[in-house]
Amino acid sequence: MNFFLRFAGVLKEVQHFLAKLLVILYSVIFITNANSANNLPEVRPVSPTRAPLPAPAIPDLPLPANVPQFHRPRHKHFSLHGAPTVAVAPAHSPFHGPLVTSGHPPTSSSVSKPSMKRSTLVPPSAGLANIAPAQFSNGALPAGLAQPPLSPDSSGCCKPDTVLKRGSHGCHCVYPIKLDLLLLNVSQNPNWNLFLEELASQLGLRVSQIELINFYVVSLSQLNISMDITPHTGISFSDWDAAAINSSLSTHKVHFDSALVGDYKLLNLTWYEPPAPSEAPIIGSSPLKAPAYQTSTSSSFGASNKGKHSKLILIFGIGAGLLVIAIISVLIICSCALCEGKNKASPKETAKPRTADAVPAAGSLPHPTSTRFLAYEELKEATNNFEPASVLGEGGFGRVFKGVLSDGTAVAIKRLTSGGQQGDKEFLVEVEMLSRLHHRNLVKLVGYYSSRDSSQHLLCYELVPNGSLEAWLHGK
Ligand SMILES: Nc1ncnc2c1ncn2[C@@H]1O[C@H](COP(=O)(O)OP(=O)(O)OP(=O)(O)O)[C@@H](O)[C@H]1O
Repeated sequence: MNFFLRFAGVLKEVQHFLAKLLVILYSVIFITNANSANNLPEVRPVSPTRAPLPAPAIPDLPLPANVPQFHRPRHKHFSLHGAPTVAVAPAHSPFHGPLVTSGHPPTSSSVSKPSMKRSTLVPPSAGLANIAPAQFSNGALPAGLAQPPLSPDSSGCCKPDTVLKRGSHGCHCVYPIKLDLLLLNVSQNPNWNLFLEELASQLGLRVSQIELINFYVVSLSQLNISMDITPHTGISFSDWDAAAINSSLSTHKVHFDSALVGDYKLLNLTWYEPPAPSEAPIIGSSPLKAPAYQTSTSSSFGASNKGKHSKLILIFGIGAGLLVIAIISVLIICSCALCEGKNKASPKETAKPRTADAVPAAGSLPHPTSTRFLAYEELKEATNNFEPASVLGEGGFGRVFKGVLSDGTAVAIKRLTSGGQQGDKEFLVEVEMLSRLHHRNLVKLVGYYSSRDSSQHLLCYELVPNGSLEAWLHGK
């Protein structure tokens, strides 16, 4: 019974273990899927996802004023507000115009060289009149509004998605973070160098890392500016750095001197990074024909799918391995429990001879452990070889002899007549019973002798002196 209870306990533990294993497995699958879906670091505390404004579709508007976005074109597109986004990687030279965040692919005009020629762009829809660009050309800037210092055009030596690193020698191209900000309440004659310094210092960057590549006049005091932020070291920003910049801007941790800019809105943030090592571009190589954007994207998605598959295979492999380990553990635990049960059952079996059912078929009978087993020779000696002179009386089962054991104990030895195999059994039961009974009015059993071979069964009691009660009452 105990064994089965223990076995049930083991099964319960195994069940718990398997349940935990499944939970862990599901967690791993969930986390991996989540990571592959986002591929972003944890730093996104107050993401624009919580922006109350919905993301409208803005046809042909280069820089929609109310749609902050955070793209990661080389990987899964990531939109913090969940709005449908389009990869906005410039399909041509990285010094092309501002990024387009609508559902339309970049048009030829939108990827034109940064300049005030942007006045040729299509005006925004009527629904966006509040941010409708004033369509200023270079020569039609509002009076007194200073033009931001745009970076000069590069030679176009860089591959798509990369920009020339400022201050570098030769054609040193890096993967930038492209940033579009809507500046509000811009002062009439802002010190753009100071603006860049403030922006850089609050984003933890150097001024040399930020390049203004385009601006777009929205109204007298509002400017859309596009800038490239290049990594100080390496060829691209890490997940952490990109998320930190995005977080700082989207949560308005960056504050400008009100004498320069009153406020700002993060319109778009696109983070570029190199493709997988197998398809890594050779930075600084001679200009090659830029591949079509779609091709680039689809290949990166192919790699992403491949990575996903390998992750899934890895997860299932780990799961299967854990399952096998769990099954083996269960088997080991069960076999151990069985062994333990058998070992514990053995002593019980050895104790069985105390009961009537446990009498062996041949040889000497097992001795009850509750009383002494006396040697036949000793009993024989004690009764002087069972001489008739030592007979005390005779009962229903045989004669009773008076004797003295080797240790001097006076005893009455009852010699039973043989009762066959059944008699052996009954005798042993009797011995077991008698040896356990203790009362002042009961004669104490000193020991016994039993042999199936010789069919000898003897009980040895302590001697009650002075003869029998019957003799005293009725005389001999
Ligand atoms: N421990 C003893 N000390 C002294 N005499 C004993 C003792 N046991 C038995 N006797 C004597 O042996 C006689 C026979 O005893 P035994 O127990 O064999 O038979 P019983 O009790 O008389 O009858 P039954 O066999 O039906 O039980 C008794 O009458 C008694 O005189």
